[in-house]
Amino acid sequence: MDGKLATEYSSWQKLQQLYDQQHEQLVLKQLFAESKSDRFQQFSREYKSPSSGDQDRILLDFSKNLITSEIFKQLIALAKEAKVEPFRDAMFAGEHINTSEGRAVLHVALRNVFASSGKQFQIKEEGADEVQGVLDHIKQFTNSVRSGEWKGYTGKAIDTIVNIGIGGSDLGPVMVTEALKHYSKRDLKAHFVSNIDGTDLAEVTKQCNPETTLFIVASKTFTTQETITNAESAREWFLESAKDKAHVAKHFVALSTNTKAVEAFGISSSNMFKFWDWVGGRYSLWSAIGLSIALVIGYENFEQLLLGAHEMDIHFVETPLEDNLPVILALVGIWYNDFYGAQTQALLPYDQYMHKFADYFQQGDMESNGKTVTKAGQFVNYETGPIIWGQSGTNGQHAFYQLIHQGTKLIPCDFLAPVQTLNPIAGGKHHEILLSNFFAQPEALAFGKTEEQVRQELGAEGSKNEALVKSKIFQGNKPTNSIMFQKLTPKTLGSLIAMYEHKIHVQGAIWGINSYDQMGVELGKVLAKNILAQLPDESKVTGHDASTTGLIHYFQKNRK
Ligand SMILES: O=P(O)(O)OC[C@H]1O[C@H](O)[C@@H](O)[C@@H](O)[C@@H]1O
Repeated sequence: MDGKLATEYSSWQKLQQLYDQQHEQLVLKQLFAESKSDRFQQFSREYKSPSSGDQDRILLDFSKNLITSEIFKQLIALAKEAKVEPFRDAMFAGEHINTSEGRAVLHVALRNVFASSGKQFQIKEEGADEVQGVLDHIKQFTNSVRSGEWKGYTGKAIDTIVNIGIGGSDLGPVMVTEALKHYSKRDLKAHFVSNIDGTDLAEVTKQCNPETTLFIVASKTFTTQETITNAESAREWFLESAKDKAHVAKHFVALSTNTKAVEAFGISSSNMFKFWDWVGGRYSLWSAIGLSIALVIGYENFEQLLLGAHEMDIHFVETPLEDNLPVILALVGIWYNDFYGAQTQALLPYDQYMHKFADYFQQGDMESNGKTVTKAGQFVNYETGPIIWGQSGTNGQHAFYQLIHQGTKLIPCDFLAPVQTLNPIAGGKHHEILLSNFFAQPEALAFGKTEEQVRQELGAEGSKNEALVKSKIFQGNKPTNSIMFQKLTPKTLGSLIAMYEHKIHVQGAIWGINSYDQMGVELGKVLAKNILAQLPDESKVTGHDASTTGLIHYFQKNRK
């Protein structure tokens, strides 16, 4: 992180040599055989919440990775050489590490509100001292809506909330309200409208009663075309029934950094929940953007989510690199991404509540680290951010695991699962089956099935079919992390999210890129604006290539 390309670090070069010399001998079966049971001891770490200990603990087993202690040491040396620690401290101190936009990166300040946790970071940045005030506003508003005290324009309590937002103003609230559904107020329905496709809003309003619906317009900039258009159409839909514009105040609130635009929309500043430009969209669920989360799960649970994240922040700052969960995940990820040439990384939570976890981190990781230029302005000569994807287990097993097991691509996977389920139905049978799959899949991926085993199974007769024998071989040696947490509590979820946030931070630091801007989303937006103005009239369609012109003309000819 001092203007160097990652390939210039001597530790990187050493890792390249280790890879070149050793990767053919890095076979999990042998690595485990050589180290006996020590390998689990050697390559697993347990994190415990300082405030609730065993209740909220996370085990990271990274022993099923293609690493040795020499490689692990060298990866740690890379983190040191890339100055991961001072860069981390710079973020927590409020330095403007988002250099292209000249901003601090302080989602950690949003959860730095627990004097009793034993540690508060000293963060000096404009607005950092306003965090508690906004949380108080969220608390008071949340309590008044959930208790029924907040009334709609006909005097009825709110029973439905609709969050209108996109990207970071949608994905976090969606993921967390799903993940913490167990803790939700069941008689308060929550919908999320993100897509500009009118279908999204239309299908939601069909399920809403204007007298009892609260719209939450969530947009950091309050200029995002999709969100503002959806909010305007929602207001129109609402006014068809409410008639009087004065009623908007009871049914529309805004979450934003842009007070002027919120007021211009017709939402009074008393119904606005503020945040600051140092909160990146994809790191904003901890801010006012989390209002829908607080409404669904209650303020106390929202606070626990923040506490869990804050405690992971403390772990990230205070734990030596070799025991530091986000750092380990980041380094192991770099080993595959940059030396093995893996293109993707799968997130596979064996917890149905977490079915949106991978979707959430698609933005979290890919918008952060999908970059080609370093902060010093050089093009990288190595791979940066991985493609993130995944689905909840066991659904993924029946959809795409075939390719992970026997396809031609290397796909490092993170398996996540709770020790205890929140729904121990049928005497806990479901959870035992779920977890047996959670244990079996990484085992199968790592150790596979040999030709000898297949032949033995098929017998002499069956083994004559060579193609069949080959098709049943599992090469194995596919790397995985296994992450077990005690139970999906708000606090543990906060810790897990923060763990992956910091993993992304560490990887960005090593690659020397700015993980906190998102220039790559701009070009398409500008072009769409230009095209929108040309859509009414065929003769206006100019300045495009033949394909784009042809497509627009096709639409214009056939739209009626
Ligand atoms: O909250 P906003 O300002 O509406 O932005 C919504 C989204 O817009 C763009 O796609 C990006 O900048 C995202 O990071 C952001 O989350």
